[in-house]
Amino acid sequence: MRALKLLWEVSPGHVSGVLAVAVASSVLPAFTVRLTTEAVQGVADAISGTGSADAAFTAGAMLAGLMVLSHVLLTGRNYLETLLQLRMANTVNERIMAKATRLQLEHFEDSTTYDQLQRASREAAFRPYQIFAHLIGVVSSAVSLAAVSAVLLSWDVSVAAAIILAPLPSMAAMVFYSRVGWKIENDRSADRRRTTYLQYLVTNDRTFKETHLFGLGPLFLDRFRGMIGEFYRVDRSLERRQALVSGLLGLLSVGAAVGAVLYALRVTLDSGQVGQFAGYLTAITVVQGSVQALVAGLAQLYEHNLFLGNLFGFLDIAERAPTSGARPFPAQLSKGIEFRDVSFSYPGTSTPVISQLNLTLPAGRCVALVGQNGAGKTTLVKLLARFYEPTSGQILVDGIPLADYDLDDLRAHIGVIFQDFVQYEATARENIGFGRASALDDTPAIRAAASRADALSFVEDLPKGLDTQLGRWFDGGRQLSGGQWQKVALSRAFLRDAPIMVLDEPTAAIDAAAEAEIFSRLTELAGGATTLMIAHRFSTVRVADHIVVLDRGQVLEEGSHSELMAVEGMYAKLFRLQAAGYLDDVHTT
Ligand SMILES: Nc1ncnc2c1ncn2[C@@H]1O[C@H](COP(=O)(O)OP(=O)(O)OP(=O)(O)O)[C@@H](O)[C@H]1O
Repeated sequence: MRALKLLWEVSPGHVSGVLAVAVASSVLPAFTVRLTTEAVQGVADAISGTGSADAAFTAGAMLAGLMVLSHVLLTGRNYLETLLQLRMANTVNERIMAKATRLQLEHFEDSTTYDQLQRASREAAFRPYQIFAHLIGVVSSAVSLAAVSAVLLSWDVSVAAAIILAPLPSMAAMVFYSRVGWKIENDRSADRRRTTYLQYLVTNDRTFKETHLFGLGPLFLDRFRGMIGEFYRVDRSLERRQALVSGLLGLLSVGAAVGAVLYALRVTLDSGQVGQFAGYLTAITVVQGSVQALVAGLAQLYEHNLFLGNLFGFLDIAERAPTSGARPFPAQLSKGIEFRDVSFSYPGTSTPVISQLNLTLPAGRCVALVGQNGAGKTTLVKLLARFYEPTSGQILVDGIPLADYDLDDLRAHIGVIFQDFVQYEATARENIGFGRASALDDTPAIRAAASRADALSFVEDLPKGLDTQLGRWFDGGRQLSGGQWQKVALSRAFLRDAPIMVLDEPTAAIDAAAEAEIFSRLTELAGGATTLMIAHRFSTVRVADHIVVLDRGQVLEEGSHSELMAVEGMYAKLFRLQAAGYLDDVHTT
């Protein structure tokens, strides 16, 4: 029902058109039986001299008319069906994408979602339409059956019953195997994703260098072959069993039809009514065909329904959007951000990644967060953007809990560059403008943001300037260097002009001169924003007003660079370690 509702929503006009044509075509076979009977009997009467040839010609002409009509209806139906199918596939894909945009980060950090997505998108685009098509098939077969079996029933009830009931065992087998096939496909969704991932690894520029240098192509290809080979073996065994069982059971309906023909032969020899014999033969063929189509259609409907369950399963994933407050987010912070006793464990895990953390980011200042890999730095950013909620404790902005602010407004007021920032295969203008989509056409603002991140000069040197396509995936694209991409991402963050800036390893790929230039002017560049900067390079960290050392989700020490050096703790140790590396270099050159 849900699939049909979806189909109706997509295009009521096309659905009604297809239905009307289908109903019209399904009553035609009954006329064919009737006219065939009349035509053959007319011919027999004309030959034996008991009637005129006119009756035969009239019936023949009407049969010809029926054929033309049936052809016209079929063409019209194909046309309408194709359009409906296209619209349906578009709608389903669009709904899957729309749903994905409403899911939370935690969904995409969980493999179950990927399995559901894989199951939904693999079959979903064509299944709803197939449900409709098979439903029409089932209805029109049922109508044809009802109309034509009246002829058979009036003739002999037991023969009609045998023809109608004989295909049922093979239908039961089809339903059974549909379910087995569906279960096999669902159970392998993780493996299917693995094959897609292996394909991805060998088919794009981002993985090319490493996979080729490490000679991984043959290994991945072997794994891919192994997996699809295994899929094939399992599918073949299923198809074999299915063909054997339904083939054997199908013999029952062949037997019933043969019996009916022999019976009709016997009866006609006694009655001498040749026309009736022709009518019976047509009726037997139509009834047998309709029953088989009905049975196969019902089994298919069952299978489509199972697969559609996957689509609806995905569309029904609880979205768990964090509750949004009503308070507008301040354009400029007056007090700052405070993490108060914040603890957090990722969903499905019990180990706290953040433990009773207390941390203040004063308004308009730049706080640097340092700490070993896995200390919880990026996790703090995810909490600040409300991608996750703290397990306990609170995050306050200007003294007000984060959850009280309007969620979209909160996110609109955070300018961010993530460690794994996105390289959009789009123009330079879009790459920067996506930071504030409303400013996509605001060239002066985009240029200003690019200039703040030291990206303007190389962007201007591109063949079409800001309108040059970046990356190599689309026509005319220009590839940037790693550091240039990072500068573009930094421009995107600057374009936002947000009261909170989050810079997670913002200059990891940027050359030393540009980095020094950016950081010497960071306060000016951040435009008075409250800035949280995550960095491993201490040259970067030094410029911060306040430095916080995070260790296993807790603040280990904090203060200014000189204060932290004075306490001779972890910061001082790490700083000296890095500095010594640089000094060694100085001595050797
Ligand atoms: N989605 C997740 N589910 C479960 N655990 C996670 C998830 N994301 C991160 N973690 C774990 O949380 C801990 C903190 O990770 P986080 O990314 O915050 O570290 P980080 O300090 O930013 O590290 P790095 O310096 O390497 O970027 C790590 O132990 C990591 O394995």
